Amino acid sequence: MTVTFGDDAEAGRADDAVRALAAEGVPQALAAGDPTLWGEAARAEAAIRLGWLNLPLTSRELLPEIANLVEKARAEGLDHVVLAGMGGSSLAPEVICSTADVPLTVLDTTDPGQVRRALTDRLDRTIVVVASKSGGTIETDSHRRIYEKAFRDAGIDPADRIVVVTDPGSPLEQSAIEAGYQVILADPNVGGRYSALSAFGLVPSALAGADVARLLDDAQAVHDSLAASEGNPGLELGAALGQAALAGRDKLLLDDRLSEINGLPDWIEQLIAESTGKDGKGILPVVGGDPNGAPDEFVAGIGGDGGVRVDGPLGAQFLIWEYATAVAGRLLGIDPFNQPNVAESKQNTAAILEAGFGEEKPVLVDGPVEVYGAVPGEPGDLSDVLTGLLSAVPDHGYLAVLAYLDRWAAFDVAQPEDASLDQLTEAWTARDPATLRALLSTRTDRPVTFGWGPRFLHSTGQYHKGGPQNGVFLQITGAVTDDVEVPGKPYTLGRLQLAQALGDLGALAGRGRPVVRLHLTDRVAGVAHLLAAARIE
Ligand SMILES: O=P(O)(O)OC[C@H]1O[C@H](O)[C@H](O)[C@@H](O)[C@@H]1O
Repeated sequence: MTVTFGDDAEAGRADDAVRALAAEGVPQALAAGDPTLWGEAARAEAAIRLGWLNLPLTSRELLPEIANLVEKARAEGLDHVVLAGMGGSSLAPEVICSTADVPLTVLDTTDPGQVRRALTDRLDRTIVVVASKSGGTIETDSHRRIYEKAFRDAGIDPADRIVVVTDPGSPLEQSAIEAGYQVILADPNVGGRYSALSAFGLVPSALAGADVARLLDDAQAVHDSLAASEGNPGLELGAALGQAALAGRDKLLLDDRLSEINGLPDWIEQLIAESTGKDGKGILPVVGGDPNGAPDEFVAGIGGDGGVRVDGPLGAQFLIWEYATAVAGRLLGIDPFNQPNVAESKQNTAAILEAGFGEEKPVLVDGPVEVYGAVPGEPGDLSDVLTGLLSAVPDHGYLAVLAYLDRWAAFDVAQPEDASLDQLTEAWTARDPATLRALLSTRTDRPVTFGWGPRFLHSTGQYHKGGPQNGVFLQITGAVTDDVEVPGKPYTLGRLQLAQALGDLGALAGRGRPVVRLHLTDRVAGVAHLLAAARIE
């Protein structure tokens, strides 16, 4: 595992920060699990949140139980692995499985179309991992209910197909035991976003076919360096991130294009945004953006060049980024283990589901796109709305696109059998809402981020509400044509998804941030129209 720097000046600044941290005894204290490193206010939380430091060793206890589970699933022909989990309970397995090139269906959405696609795929061969540390997350609870009913309707006993990963004593542990599900308990002294090497990362990944013992071996190889003042990659990375942010370079571009690890930036995004984005401070991770030399940009290359370059296998990357985040948190003077602003949107959503949706008139309708909210400027059409939002981004600010849509819908459209990869990519890109990020970022020197809702609510959502208040927000919602009931609840997935969007909108607007919602009355035509409008300056 190595951390290297783009030039001598960068290396010198990081080295100064490393020396200062070493002089304070930070690496030894952190490796020993000292909860006082982030100040008195953070002490109680830190005291029960540092178990991740030793997961490369302690998680080995889980391997026999996991091996039995995998063997049983294989023997029963269960080869479609579905993981229901939000944020830290699914982001690591997504990277692990993508990197190992083994299929895993991740459900971290309330989009009815996306859930229905999973539900109608090989139910007879499906095993579902329901992963929730707290056991109370509404999305994961909904997925569990939906799969229980689907299994029962198909004459399958859910107890044969549902495996639960949760913390000891959670309400989910209790209900799972009552339902007869296999339960694997996670280490309660590890927070969600630091849980990659715990049962949350390992159980679904092993079921999908990844080599999780290897992951622990790779992490263990760097474990010995965690107390060192020199030759400690986590300390070097944390010092670099922290000192860059303190010097105003607080937009962290994560570039993994040359890496053999697939999708690590999405995991790092949650770790850094949720850990540092609070008290008006924080580091904004930018996934998929091109560096443009803006003064507030700092590039981290995973297996490629950047202000800082991080090379090493996935298991070691997890541990080193976690350690670096804890170090950067100390430098920034924040508590890297809490998420004080995540609950607000959840409460707003619950209130909307309870009270119902009010009537709101669009300020503008442009073809299949309705526009809601206080649009900057005097827009005549959708293109003006986008231009207005871009010009509302302040110096040092950013634009966040937040799409409460089906992440995989762009891939649904049939393509000619002889289409080349280039043609396929072009066709997908033309239908993918995420293309909006790239289109808008060519029109501004400010970072443009993209998040799928409600997935991002458990990631960058904390930063948007708790970090520096310089974001401008573009929400996208879509009409639901084929909704999914949530058994035992008065809402459908479609209603929950819209309530989540409006709940977060309320939280953002309540902070005085510009936020506009685009509602696609026809999703396919709406995305095409939106991408076309983004191309017009
Ligand atoms: O695992 P759960 O308790 O269901 O939590 C899932 C996610 O929920 C919240 O949004 C937290 O902020 C995340 O850090 C966490 O990973």
